[in-house]
Amino acid sequence: GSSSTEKFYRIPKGKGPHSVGCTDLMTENAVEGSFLRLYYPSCNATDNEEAPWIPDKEYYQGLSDFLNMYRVVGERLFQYYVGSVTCPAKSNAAFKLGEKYPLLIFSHGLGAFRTIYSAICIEMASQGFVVAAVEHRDESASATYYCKKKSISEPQEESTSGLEKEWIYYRKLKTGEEERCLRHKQVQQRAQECIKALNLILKINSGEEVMNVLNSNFDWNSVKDSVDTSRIAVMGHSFGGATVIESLSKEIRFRCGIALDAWMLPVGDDIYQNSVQQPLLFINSEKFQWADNILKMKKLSSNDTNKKMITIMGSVHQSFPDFTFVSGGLIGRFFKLKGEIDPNEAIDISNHASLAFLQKHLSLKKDFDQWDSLVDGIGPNVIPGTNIDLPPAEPE
Ligand SMILES: CCN(CC)CCN(C[C@]12C[C@](c3ccc(C(F)(F)F)cc3)(C1)C2)C(=O)Cn1c(SCc2ccc(F)cc2)nc(=O)c2c1C=CC2
Repeated sequence: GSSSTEKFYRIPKGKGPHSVGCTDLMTENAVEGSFLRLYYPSCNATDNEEAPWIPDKEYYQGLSDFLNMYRVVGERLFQYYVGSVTCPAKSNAAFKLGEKYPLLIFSHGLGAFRTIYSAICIEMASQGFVVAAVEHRDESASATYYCKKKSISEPQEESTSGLEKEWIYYRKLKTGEEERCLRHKQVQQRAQECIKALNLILKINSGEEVMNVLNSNFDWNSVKDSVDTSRIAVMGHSFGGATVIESLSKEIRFRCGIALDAWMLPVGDDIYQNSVQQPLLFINSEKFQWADNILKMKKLSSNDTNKKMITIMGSVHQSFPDFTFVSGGLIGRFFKLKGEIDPNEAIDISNHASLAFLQKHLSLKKDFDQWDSLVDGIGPNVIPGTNIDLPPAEPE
């Protein structure tokens, strides 16, 4: 819709030199397959439509479950308020050839899914990255699906786009179930799904034919030889931050990682035995931090100059996902989707610090070093480390 409010509450466009396209890829007719949304530098495709931000109503149902709302209420509320929101990337726009782009794998948080971190993914793509935002099938997403094999016997109703979608919803913790145990199992599956996505993109880059079970008219062959296979990083929010740490410890081809408001509970104890050798940047919000969580981050970073931590003052946990942009001031503050800082300012600090860190550790030849001071916690609304007072460190 074109009502003024929607325009006012918009997901910010990429600020880099490239136009951005996006397309969805699902391999295999099974839950074990990969499912990701690819954001990429595109040719300036004026006639392509902007991509739908939340593409299926089942995501609204999943969100309602996750937020302990009644489905009938939640589905209609979401449909009414955000049903027409698009993300500022062109659906299936032609891939921009001629350059090899570094690759970013992005991992979503608990109760989220692949499309709701588009402000971050689109900015990175506009700056010259190929970004694969994976959708996890560990039952931590509000909703996700895979396409069942089309049995030739069943008459395919014309109504569906020929796809039989099998939905998997958010799995709540059972009473008496130990959260740490469930989350630790899930973070290992999540890391495997990030590594699988990495291998899938590399396979496509090498020119191998890949079968996309989603019928989109994106030409995957155009991605051939366009990924810089030596410049690969992993990024994620909250549970996705824990997934970054797990993925780095399992896959050395991830040359560095960026954890946005990492949730450290799912991270196993073995990680602290120097299992993460690669550079890692923790970007924290001011509000989503508590001693135990921070102490685990510090334990991971102990005496390692390549592990950095900054806090964005005035920001909240929801300053990283897109809801911070599409919610009005009232709802935004009520649900703590916005902090005191303007959402666009917060995401700019996060994205600029990320770009500077990636330039340094992927040896990029860009001008992202202009934001190096942010990685040291120097600049407006940012501090080095954390702002919570910690109990005195244990004597060595
Ligand atoms: C009551 C549910 N209870 C479940 C355990 C806690 C719910 N909760 C706090 C919430 C998510 C909140 C939210 C979102 C979105 C709207 C909306 F209205 F805008 F859609 C409203 C209200 C409710 C803020 C979190 O889980 C926070 N969190 C998140 S939030 C990721 C997310 C999910 C869905 C989104 F649409 C946007 C962002 N990702 C994590 O990895 C971790 C945590 C905590 C530890 C690890």
